[in-house]
Amino acid sequence: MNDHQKSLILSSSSQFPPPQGVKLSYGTSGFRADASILQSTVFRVGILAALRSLRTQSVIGLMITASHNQVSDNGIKVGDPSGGMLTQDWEPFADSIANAPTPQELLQLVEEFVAKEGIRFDGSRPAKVLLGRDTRPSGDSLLEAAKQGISSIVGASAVDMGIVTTPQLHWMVRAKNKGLKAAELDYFEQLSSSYRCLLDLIPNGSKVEKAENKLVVDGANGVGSEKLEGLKKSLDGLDIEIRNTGKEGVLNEGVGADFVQKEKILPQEFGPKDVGIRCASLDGDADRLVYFTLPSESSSKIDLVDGDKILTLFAVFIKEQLSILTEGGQMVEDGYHARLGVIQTAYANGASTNYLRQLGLEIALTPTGVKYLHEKAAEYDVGIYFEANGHGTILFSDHFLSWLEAKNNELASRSKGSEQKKAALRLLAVSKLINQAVGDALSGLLLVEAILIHKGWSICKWNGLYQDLPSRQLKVKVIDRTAVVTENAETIAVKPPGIQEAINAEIAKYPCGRCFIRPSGTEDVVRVYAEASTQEAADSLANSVAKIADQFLGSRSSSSV
Ligand SMILES: CC(=O)N[C@H]1[C@@H](OP(=O)(O)O)O[C@H](CO)[C@@H](O)[C@@H]1O
Ligand SMILES: [Mg+2]
Repeated sequence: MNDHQKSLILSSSSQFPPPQGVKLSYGTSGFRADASILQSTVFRVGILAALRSLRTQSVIGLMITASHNQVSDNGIKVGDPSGGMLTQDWEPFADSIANAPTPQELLQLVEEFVAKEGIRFDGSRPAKVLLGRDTRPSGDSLLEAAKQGISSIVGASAVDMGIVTTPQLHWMVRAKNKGLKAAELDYFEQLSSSYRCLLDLIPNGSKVEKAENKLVVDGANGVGSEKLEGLKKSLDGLDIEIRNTGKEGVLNEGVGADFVQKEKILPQEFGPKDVGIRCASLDGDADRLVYFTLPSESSSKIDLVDGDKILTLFAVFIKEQLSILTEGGQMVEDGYHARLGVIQTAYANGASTNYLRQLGLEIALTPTGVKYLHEKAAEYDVGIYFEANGHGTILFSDHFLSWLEAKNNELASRSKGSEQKKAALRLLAVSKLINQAVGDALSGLLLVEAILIHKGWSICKWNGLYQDLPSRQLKVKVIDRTAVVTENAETIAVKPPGIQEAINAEIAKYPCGRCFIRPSGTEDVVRVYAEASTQEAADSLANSVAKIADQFLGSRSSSSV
């Protein structure tokens, strides 16, 4: 680093003093806090993004969003060249620069890190960062802070992609680095053409009538509703009504995927008139998707169709297509067997895991957080991952896609291959429709819709694939949540000593009981999750384990999620 570069960092960072007395952490999904204290953090993450671009010699993404949090919060996360999350190796650097108290200390940390990573400032390929933000009012000024951070690195450029969904920005970064067209219209075009392709491949046209037509979407008063409008324009015949578009209501307030999944009641603007209608909710930055339906006019309690059910629907469809392609699972001539895996976390409802196991699927469990699920899914030819809260996608390996293309060409020359050819074309269309960078509510929604039409299923038929086990989540405010250390994908607490034995003794009292605790990565709480054969039993198990957490960790109070 030359003197000019050093003085540029010193002078620009002096305009962004860090907040006093706050310790920020990159967390499960980037930095998140009240927007009023984030200027300095966003500025510094701008520097990090430019350095990451130099290190990888690729385009990097920066998204300003706090997802499903309240509107006064905001946050920032980095998208790596593949379109995925920032590599975990760089998170400690993100933490240390966010908390450096002075420009001098910040510069020192940057210099040390640049030396350690061997980052070169020779100007051969200057840094390039794509910026996106959600609809929060604080987004504009934080965007300016990010731009200042990026331009503190000599030669670096920031490209403002405007207000976009988080998955759109990740998609754009991925497309840019692959040398593909990466504008918003290209995103819409890829999603709509692959959706149409799936509909064209529906085996029996008459089935289309069997699924109810109308879909009503709760846009969480966020960016997803505007983008879904954009997508609708390129899709004739998709009957979608969008509510909670943000023109009146408040972002995430009584609306959106997080609210619907946690509260299991209707969001704002939905009511008795919606009985039996297929409904979906997006979250504030449109990377989560859940479906729901209202079974009766007399209550606002919904039947939730969560991320586990979306995963199950996708798994059933993909498995079916793979089976057609490989002639009922028999070994095909070229001897290639695609490895299909489904990835869940401990929050997946036990009934979903049982159902997937009965289908003969390989199931892997990872800790909470998309960065872990995504990494695991990438180990398979086709890896389907979902968190129960509706964040997930399907990853296709390059090797599998090349094999599919070859298979497709080979089948084109054989008349008997028509069913197989359709299966190959469907899988290729899914790989283009479903976001390969990160979970995406809009592409997920189109895939759900296409599969329901393909199978002629109503939302009730889909929801009836299996019955969720009653569950309960609680938050416990303890003195130090980091005192809880877990293993086995967070299903066992190994610290503090003795706590797991106490939890096990409680679980043993309940038929079909399952329960675990873990420290949250986004809030200062320990989370308790319990499942049992009745709702009363699940509630009681969760409450008993919350008390155990209090006893072992020192309580600040507990609340239902
Ligand atoms: C139980 C739960 O829903 N946890 C959420 C929540 O993480 P915690 O580490 O549990 O706070 O936020 C994460 C980021 O959005 C999301 O990936 C995760 O699924
Ligand atoms: Mg989100």
